[in-house]
Amino acid sequence: MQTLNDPQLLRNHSYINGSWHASENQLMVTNPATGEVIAQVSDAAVGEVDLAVKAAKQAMPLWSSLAAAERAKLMRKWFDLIIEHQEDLATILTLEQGKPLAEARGEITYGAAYIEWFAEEGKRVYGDTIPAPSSDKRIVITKQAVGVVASVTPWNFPNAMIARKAAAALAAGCTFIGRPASQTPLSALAMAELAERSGMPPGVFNIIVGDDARGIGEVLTQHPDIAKFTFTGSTQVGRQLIAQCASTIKKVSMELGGNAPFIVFDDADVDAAVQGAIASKYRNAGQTCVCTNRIFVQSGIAQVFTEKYKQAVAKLTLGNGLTEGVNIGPMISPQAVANVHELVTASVSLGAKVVTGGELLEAGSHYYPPTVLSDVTNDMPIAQQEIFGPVAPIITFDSEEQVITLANNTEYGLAAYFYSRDIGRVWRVSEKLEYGMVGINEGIISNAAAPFGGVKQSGNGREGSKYGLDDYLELKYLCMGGI
Ligand SMILES: NC(=O)C1=CN([C@@H]2O[C@H](COP(=O)(O)OP(=O)(O)OC[C@H]3O[C@@H](n4cnc5c(N)ncnc54)[C@H](OP(=O)(O)O)[C@@H]3O)[C@@H](O)[C@H]2O)C=CC1
Ligand SMILES: O=C(O)[C@H](O)CS(=O)(=O)O
Repeated sequence: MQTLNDPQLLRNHSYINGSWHASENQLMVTNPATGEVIAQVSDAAVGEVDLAVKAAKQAMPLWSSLAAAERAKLMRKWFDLIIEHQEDLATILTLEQGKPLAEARGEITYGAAYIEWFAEEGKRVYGDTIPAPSSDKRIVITKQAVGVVASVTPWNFPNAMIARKAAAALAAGCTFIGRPASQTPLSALAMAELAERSGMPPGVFNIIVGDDARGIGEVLTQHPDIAKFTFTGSTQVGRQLIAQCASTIKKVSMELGGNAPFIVFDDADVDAAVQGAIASKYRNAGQTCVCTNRIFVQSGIAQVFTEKYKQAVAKLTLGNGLTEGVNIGPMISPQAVANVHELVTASVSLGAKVVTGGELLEAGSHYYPPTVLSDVTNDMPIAQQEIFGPVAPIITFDSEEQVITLANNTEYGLAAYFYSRDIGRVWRVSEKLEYGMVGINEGIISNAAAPFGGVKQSGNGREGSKYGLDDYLELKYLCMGGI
């Protein structure tokens, strides 16, 4: 393991009720860049999940009754500790997930920004008074914490996805149980170590690590003492988890898959569009739900855009994320590489052309070269499926109406992007794109101040922004009579 300034951040047991909980079995955490085992972590059995639920339930009265300003002080301390230990947290993240260190540093800052944001938002949970229908009554609306929150998060942002959920939950007065992806538990456990150092009371923030995703998920989605379930991951798994939550009518929020169009109109600044598309496509080796998944270029500028884009891709460096200057790290697994390559070869067999990349490196490699395909059509597998890898399909189009129809022709509705300098077009296209988030002349749109989330099969609910607390609060209507 890379030398850490604070080796205490490397934890290897679940964090439950303010203590480190060893389990009988272990799971291995490997470095996707090298395949080496970097840690052995307690593998909690399904039966141990109940310990976390009990702890979170017991901590609810204390935590939810604290003044929001008191919760904010502890969250601010947690934020300060995360920023203080950013370099170690980024190193741990790159070692277990693979992204370049510069991106990992960015993820730590991004995740911490949600903690800072919601520490303040928690102090602005306003209620309402409503004029009563009769003079002998008064109507007051208050907002209270929903209760114990359970979360399941993916491997691609092992810090920020937990921070984005836990920050809103804690600020609202809820207690939190996080179950990170089994490939990347170390970042979550390091967050727990710093939560403990911040003075967070036992049971308020719990992290349960276990390889039995399905079994643990069944407890978290069906336990009567869990009021809310929040998930980030694939649409396929999200559907199943929503169904599992039905038995106890939990509040549910889902951040699921995407198929982002990136549209370049002929009135765009082509150089800006190239940079925006590079940033949006190859971030985290293309393994984010908001990565550009299809690049639509208007026919008049298709050749110049494709040439400029190819030149920009040629400047990207593939390698171990710990190596300074590397822009694209390994993918999470050889299977992920195989899945992406299958989409490429299937689309090439249907007429797509490889502009650059598109070849498998050595057998079993976690690496896939940044790839560009041209002559792609919207019905090809590479355009219809979420790539979740460093492949950019370029599709040409003629008219605005045509590209909006093509862009919307997907079950997903998370993020979309387009470049145009025509103000009328900006309004028309923004309103017609069926997506929860739209980048206009911008390829990177995620930040704590904005409501992150999708429509259609990309999920429901919003994370971040002033809207992000709503999912963790219940409205209470007080009707006072006999006035
Ligand atoms: N909208 C968004 O913000 C995001 C969406 N995604 C989407 O997720 C996909 C890729 O991420 P990936 O991690 O493979 O997605 P998965 O949906 O396979 O996994 C996400 C998380 O769910 C867990 N999980 C898997 N199956 C179950 C189950 N039956 N019950 C309970 N938990 C389960 C996984 O555990 P384990 O890994 O241990 O098996 C992991 O922690 C892509 O479609 C991507 O778009 C990813 C990140 C963000
Ligand atoms: O998991 C993801 O893909 C994230 O939601 C993308 S982002 O919020 O980091 O942009």
